Amino acid sequence: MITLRDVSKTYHRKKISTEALKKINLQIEKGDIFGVIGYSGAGKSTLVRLVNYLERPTSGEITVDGKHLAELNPHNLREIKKEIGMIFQQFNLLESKTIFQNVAMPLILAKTNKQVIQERVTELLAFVGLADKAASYPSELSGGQKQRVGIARALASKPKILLCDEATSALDPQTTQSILDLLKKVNEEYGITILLITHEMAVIQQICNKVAVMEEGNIIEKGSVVSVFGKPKHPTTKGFVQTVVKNELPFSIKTKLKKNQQQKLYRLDMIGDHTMESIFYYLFHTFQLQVTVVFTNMTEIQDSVLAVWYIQVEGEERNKQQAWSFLVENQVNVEEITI
Ligand SMILES: Nc1ncnc2c1ncn2[C@@H]1O[C@H](COP(=O)(O)OP(=O)(O)OP(=O)(O)O)[C@@H](O)[C@H]1O
Repeated sequence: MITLRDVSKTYHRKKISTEALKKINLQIEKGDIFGVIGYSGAGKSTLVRLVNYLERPTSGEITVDGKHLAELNPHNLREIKKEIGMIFQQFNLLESKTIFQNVAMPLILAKTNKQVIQERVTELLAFVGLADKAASYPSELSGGQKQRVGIARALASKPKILLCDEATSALDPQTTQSILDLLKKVNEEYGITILLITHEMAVIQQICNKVAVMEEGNIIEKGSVVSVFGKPKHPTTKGFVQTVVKNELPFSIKTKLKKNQQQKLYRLDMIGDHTMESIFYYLFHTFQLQVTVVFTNMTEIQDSVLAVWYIQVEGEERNKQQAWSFLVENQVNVEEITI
């Protein structure tokens, strides 16, 4: 649905050049909720502005719905832009217009028939749960309600893609959750592909199926949310993942273990539906190993569970080696940990 090939963007200001994007390659498929995460200055907003063609790349190629943006004439560019809706951190509503008029604005600008506008806006306000706010003004709404209006307005011209630029960053956690639920509904019920940028991994965890991590204009890691959360490779990705997946050994437990270091410590990592009981059953009955669980954590990502166990094991060394091979064969990663 959206493809970026070797896309670079360099800004020149007062003899200073900033390489905001450096040969970015990205493929966003139809139906994805694709999250781009990175710290401030990583290049996320630049990426979104290029996809929306508010700015042009310095080099490289962007295609949206199979069309090369650089090759489109102004008319076709306007047409493709209608396929892209956008919502913003600060909502960008017109304060002097009612909620109905705000949502209707893209349709009024496109000179849509009044009856069609009436029906479409009424349907959208009901969809975002604001049917009773049509005559209100933005100043009478909460942040979460304003973002709902932003979403309804973005959907007015029936886009195929929705770009979300830090759409929940100004909202409290509970409101964030309700807006993310609404975005998921937009994706599922209207089949709209979503490209979302954020600096919060919890947002990616809750609704995205794919993620790209950006740093200093580069994409340093990308993949399915489950694989990136389960096996982050780059230190920056690990830092982001640790904000939601609490799989590191807590400090207090480390301190206790340091004082009593007779036994080796092992970390077991797994993604999926293994249950603790079955694994410990095998370790005990098949390999005659006595297991003490020191710490465990489970995190739900989409429909999967990431699980980590820190264990100490008593038994024959030979049996341990056989047990670890058995676990690895069953997609359980085993690592000896030094504290
Ligand atoms: N119009 C511009 N002129 C000059 N430099 C710019 C411009 N827009 C962005 N930059 C620079 O490009 C780099 C990437 O900025 P960008 O806004 O894309 O990052 P970001 O990841 O979205 O960060 P934030 O979350 O803080 O917005 C930064 O160094 C920024 O200063």
